[in-house]
Amino acid sequence: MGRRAKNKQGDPESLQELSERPSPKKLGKRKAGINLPQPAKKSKHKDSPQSDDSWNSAEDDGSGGWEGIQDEDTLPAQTRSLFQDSDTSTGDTSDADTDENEDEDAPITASNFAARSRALDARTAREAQLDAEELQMAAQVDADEFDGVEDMDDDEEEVDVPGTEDVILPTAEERAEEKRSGGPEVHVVQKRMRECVRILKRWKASGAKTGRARSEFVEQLVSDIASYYGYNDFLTEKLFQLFPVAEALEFFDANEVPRPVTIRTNTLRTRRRDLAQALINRGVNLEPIGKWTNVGLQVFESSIPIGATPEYLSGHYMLQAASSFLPVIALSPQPHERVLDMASAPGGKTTHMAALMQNTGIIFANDSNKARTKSLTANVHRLGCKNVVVCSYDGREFPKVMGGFDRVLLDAPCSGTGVISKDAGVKINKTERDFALLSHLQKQLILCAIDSINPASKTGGYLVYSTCSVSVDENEAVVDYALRKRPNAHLVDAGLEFGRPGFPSYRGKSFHASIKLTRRFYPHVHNMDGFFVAKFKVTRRAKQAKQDSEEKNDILMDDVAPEDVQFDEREDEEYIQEAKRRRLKAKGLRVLPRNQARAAT
Ligand SMILES: C[S@@+](CC[C@H](N)C(=O)[O-])C[C@H]1O[C@@H](n2cnc3c(N)ncnc32)[C@H](O)[C@@H]1O
Repeated sequence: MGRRAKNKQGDPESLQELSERPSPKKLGKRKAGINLPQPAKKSKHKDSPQSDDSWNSAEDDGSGGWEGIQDEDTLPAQTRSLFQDSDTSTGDTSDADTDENEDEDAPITASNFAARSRALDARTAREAQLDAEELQMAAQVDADEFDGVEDMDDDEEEVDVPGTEDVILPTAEERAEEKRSGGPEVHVVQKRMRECVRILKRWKASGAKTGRARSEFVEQLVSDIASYYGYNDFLTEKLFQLFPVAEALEFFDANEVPRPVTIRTNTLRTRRRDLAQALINRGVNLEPIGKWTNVGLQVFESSIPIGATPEYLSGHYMLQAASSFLPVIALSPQPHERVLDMASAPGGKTTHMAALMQNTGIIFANDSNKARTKSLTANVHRLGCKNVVVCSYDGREFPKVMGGFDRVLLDAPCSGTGVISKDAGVKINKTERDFALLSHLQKQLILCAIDSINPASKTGGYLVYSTCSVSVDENEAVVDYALRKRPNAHLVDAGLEFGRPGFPSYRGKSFHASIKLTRRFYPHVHNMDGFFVAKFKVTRRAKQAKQDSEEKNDILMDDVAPEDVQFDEREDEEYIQEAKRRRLKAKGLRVLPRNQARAAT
């Protein structure tokens, strides 16, 4: 929990909650019983992907959506209404009134589910509104100061900053003393953070009136964020710098709230509507995630553990964060292709790819961590993926191990700054050195990933690079490095409907102009884990292309078709033997010198 400030009851409080957000704990109580995410909160950000009309979804695969999956007339009535009801978005009031009168104590059934869900949402929203008003009064905050400000740093409006004369910025010594004594009272920190934000967002207009330097307010705010949310100072500053001042607070706040529980339908075993119906029958409250995916479902409530249903055990779905769908959607592997998942355990994305490839072609699911390949293998079996080969090499050994892939996914090892709500340890255990080491490893891996692609692939030639981190050194800096080192690779549109463009420049460093084609996803904007996705198209190297065309002219050789790019079995054998040697040595066993071993075979 770090040094996070506490309120009188010892509960962590959110600054945003004070001004606008219902406490997740309260929501949890209202929606009885289980491990609950918030129902997708309507984001005030326009690029939020969670759309209320996803029930109406025409789907995104061009195959006709629900209608393409199953004739709606063959569906049970309640499932039909679940997947077609357009009133959920328009808030039809007559319906809402009826929903309110639903017997709350009656068990949830498929027939009353939709109405109960709407009633709960309506009541939650109303209570949240009341809570917010009460809290606002108690804290004597003018919440309007915080709401709806897009880029507060650039606000040029000539507005007086109320109460600037009251702002007390402690000296560096006083701050150190505060820290030593376990941090100031939570209400002191909250008030100070609010005041710093209010002043900073109008700095150009009236900062001078404070008689203090802007950097003093920034320093104080960063220090208070660190103590309030329990981050180390280094990471607080690193994350703070990614956003305008007030948005940074939204980001830190969002990391305190769990993301929605989501599942991905395994289309190798079932269809989404059939899965939804089966889970509804078991008392699960769910709905499609959004129009951008035709396999995702968001689970609001369940009377049974969602990771232990018969459907789960028989591989009808994968418990998977919505953000994890994105790299695979971007990669878009095709049936019959040869694909490498370079860092694949525990296999969420591998199994998604297997489904998109309809169990054809071949996926090499690699992970350097042998122990983690066990859960990968288990998932591959549970989900019925028959086109997957699991292997365990350091990704940097590719393409020597094997190459010539139509597509490669590099879901790189990263700092996890996008998934702090799942792993709060990141707040305190990530140092500057970690980011430097990770960035270095990612740069090595991405070059190997590019070199593993067959540039002559007739159907592909693509690499997707992704991380669950929001830091620039693990994302734009890595992509920029790859573009500079491999002129035969260039960025293409990732084909994702939402997400913010990558940073074209950051803290004085400019990146390749095409970096805007990469996509960033944030918890406070998209209500999903922080994520980064970049898609490359790999072509032949200029030198290689020249050589190829010369050879072609000389011997009139045809272009090598992707199917013709075969393994060199002898070369594979060498690698297998070498890996065996290393494993034996790691176990402390004696191995024959290489030349003797070769002679023996
Ligand atoms: C973000 S996780 C992958 C998650 C996976 N793609 C999924 O969807 O389930 C990163 C993985 O990279 C693996 N890894 C770390 N260093 C590696 C390396 N040098 N080569 C290959 N894999 C590596 C880790 O063991 C970890 O499983």
